[in-house]
Parts: sequence; C-alpha cells; structure tokens
Amino acid sequence: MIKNQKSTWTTTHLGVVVNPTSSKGKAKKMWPDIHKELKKNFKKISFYFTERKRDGFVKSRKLIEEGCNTILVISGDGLINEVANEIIKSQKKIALAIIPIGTGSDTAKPIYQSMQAKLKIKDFIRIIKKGDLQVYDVGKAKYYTTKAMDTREERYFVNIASVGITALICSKVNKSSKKLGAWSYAWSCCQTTISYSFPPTLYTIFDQKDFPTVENKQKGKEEKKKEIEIEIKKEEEIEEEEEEEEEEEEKEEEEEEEEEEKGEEEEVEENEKEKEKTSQIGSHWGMEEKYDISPTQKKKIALFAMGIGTFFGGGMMVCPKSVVNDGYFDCCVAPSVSLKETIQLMIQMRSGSHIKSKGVSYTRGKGVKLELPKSIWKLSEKKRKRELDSYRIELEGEDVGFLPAKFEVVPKALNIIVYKIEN
Ligand SMILES: Nc1ncnc2c1ncn2[C@@H]1O[C@H](COP(=O)(O)OP(=O)(O)OP(=O)(O)O)[C@@H](O)[C@H]1O
Repeated sequence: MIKNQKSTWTTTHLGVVVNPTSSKGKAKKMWPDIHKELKKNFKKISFYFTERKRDGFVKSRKLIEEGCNTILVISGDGLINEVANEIIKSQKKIALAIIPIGTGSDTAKPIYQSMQAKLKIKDFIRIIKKGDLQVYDVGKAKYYTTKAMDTREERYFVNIASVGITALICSKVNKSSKKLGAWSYAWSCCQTTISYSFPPTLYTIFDQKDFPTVENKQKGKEEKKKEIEIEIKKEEEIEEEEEEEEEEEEKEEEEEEEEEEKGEEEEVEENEKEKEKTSQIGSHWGMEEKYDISPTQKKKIALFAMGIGTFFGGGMMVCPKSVVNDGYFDCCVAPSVSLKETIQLMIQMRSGSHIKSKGVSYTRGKGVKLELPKSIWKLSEKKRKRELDSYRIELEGEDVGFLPAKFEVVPKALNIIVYKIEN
C-alpha cells in the first residue's frame, strides 16, 4: 500500500543501468528498443551495462558523479537494491525509476499494481517522463558477510529483508542458473522445505506497534507479557534438552576419535572467544538507547520477514499490510511447523492470508535485532558453519550474510517514480 505523498519530478539528465543477464537476457534483448524510445523523450542520457555481480554499485556511482538526477534500472530486484543503495548514500535528491525485467521483480509490483494491462515500453517511458514521485522509507541492515564472522556490512533495502527458510531458498536460487524462471523459486522452495532444520532464533522488536485487531485489543498488556514469559521458559527448556543431546553427541564423537578430541577442545575454546567478541558487538547495537524494547523472544522459526514493501519470492505477499512510508517495518514471524503446514503457509502467502494462521505473528516495529542461540558456540566449527546456513539473511532476494544482525527503518529516504492512475 502507498500513502499519498507525491510530487512531480522533471528528469534533466537520465542515467540508465541495465543488467544484461537479468531474466535470462531479456533486458539485453529489449535494450535497443528501450534506448530508441528514451532518446525520443529525454535530451541527456548516460547508460551502462553491468558486467558482474555488485557492479550496480559501481555503475550507479558513476552516473551520480556524472550528474544524473534520475536513475532508471532495467533489471530485477537485485540491481534495484544496488542502485538504491548508492542513491541513498549520495544524500542527493535523485529519483529512482524502474523498468522491471527480473525473474521475481517483487520490488516493482506495488509500484505498478494498479495497472490492469501488461505494460509496454512506451508506457514505462511515459510514466518516467510524467515523474510522479513517491517518497519511500528504506530499511538499513547490518550483518556478518561470512560464516567466520570476521567481516560486517551495512546495506539498505527498499522492499523486504528476511531470515530463515526464505534466505536459504534465495541462496539456492541465486546459485542455480534460474533457467526455470519463476519456477526456480518453486523448485528451490520444495528442496529447502524438505531439508530445513528450523533453528531457534532470538528476536527483539523495537518500538513495536501491534495492528488493532480484536484479539490484540482484548489482550491486556500484562496478559501478553505473561504469555511471552511462559513461552520463553518453554523455549529455554527445549534448548536445555537440545543442548544435552548435542553434548551427548559430541561426547560420543570424542570417544570414537581421540585425534579429533584435542582439536575439538581447542575449537570450543576458540568459539567461546568468538562468542564473547560477537556478543560484545551485539550488546553495542545502539538500538536499546534509541527505542522502546519489547521482550526478546526465542523461537524455532520458519521465517522472520521485515517489510517496507509487500512481496517477495516471486509474488508472495509476505507483508500484506505494509505501508511504504509509515516509518515502520511490518514484521511477519512464521513458526516452525510440519512440512505439510509449511507448504500450506507458503500457499497462503500468495494471497497474504497467512497472517491469520495459527502461530503466525504479524506486527510492526521501527527496528529488529536477530541473534543466534548460545548453543551454536558449543558446536564444532564444521557443525556451526553448517548450522549457520539456517541463519542466512536475504535482502531483495540477494543472499547477503548471516546473523547476528540488526535492522532499522530509515524514514523517507528514497524517491521512486511511480505509476499514477490518470484522472
Ligand atoms: N553482467 C552480470 N553478470 C552476472 N551477474 C550480474 C550482472 N549484472 C548484474 N548481476 C547480478 O545479478 C544478480 C541478479 O540480478 P537481478 O536481481 O537484477 O535480476 P534477476 O535475478 O533476474 O531478478 P529478480 O531478483 O527480480 O529475480 C544481482 O546480484 C546482480 O548484482
């Protein structure tokens, strides 16, 4: 959903970034026709083709330096994210325009949702020239880029960030050739759902604001707090049991392989040191001082999604109530359930009806902190790295890193040229 906050924008110098590999080369094929139309409508145009992954950052920086006041992305969600990051970082008023030619193209869906017919190149160019500008909030994510947790990165997102099964699916889709187009998601979805381990995750929502549902109104604040406390206790009991099991497993392994024993002990010591390092960083996220904190919850989750926008995974309405400039993330937390229920949940996501399902929590917040359970540090490095696959983060469909991580809303940070129904 988009709340009306529009102004009109005149493009004086148009910059264009094209991903020639997007949607199996569709953007490259369409470029000569698009370029011809652009030349008819804009006096000054600069354009670049991206040559490799992350090249969108470099090419959009060049366009900003050349003085473009609108940058048009001809591609899918991944390149939109790269260009949006450079526009935000430049702190200049530069409009983002999109011709969505991606496998998923989820970011652009709400922008063009009110259009009934399939858009033609001429339609997109007319929209860009008309320049109806919509101000958007963006999310700012900070996370580890490696499983070794030696490097961190900060990156903005315009649409959705998620952790859990979806992030693992994204990593698999992006490693695949995407030959199957939209079916790539479905195929990786099936493979991942069958093997996913639903690890316990700690999450804290800052400045939480629940949606005014009948259920939420009836529950007093105290009652809710009690519920959470009970839940945390239950989860702690589960984790204690799991820890015991893991310890037993480790012991067995140690007995079997005396050689490995020494190495493992050293590793655990190393892990403890790393844990200290990581949790120290975790305690200095700088969120606690800034916002009201809701109690940290520990749950085995299938998914935690934060949305400025609505869609992910090639058309799934994971955050159906999101408003792009209300200053909040919509936060959707789906619990760990059976394989059958997980598939049902994914089907419901196509219409957004999953938010009414039992166990799904749907709320809003200005910030989110997601952390690893302590038990992960008791695992050997090999096992821990394997387990970290379930703690991946995806932004705009790009598999970018791992927990622990923090996410904050940056209000009204980006201007996008959108479609507007003509009166
Ligand atoms: N020339 C290139 N060669 C290889 N990868 C590229 C190239 N240009 C861009 N990329 C990378 O391709 C990835 C996917 O791009 P993009 O998201 O735009 O297309 P898509 O995957 O078809 O669409 P969607 O994300 O909507 O499914 C991005 O990570 C981007 O950095």
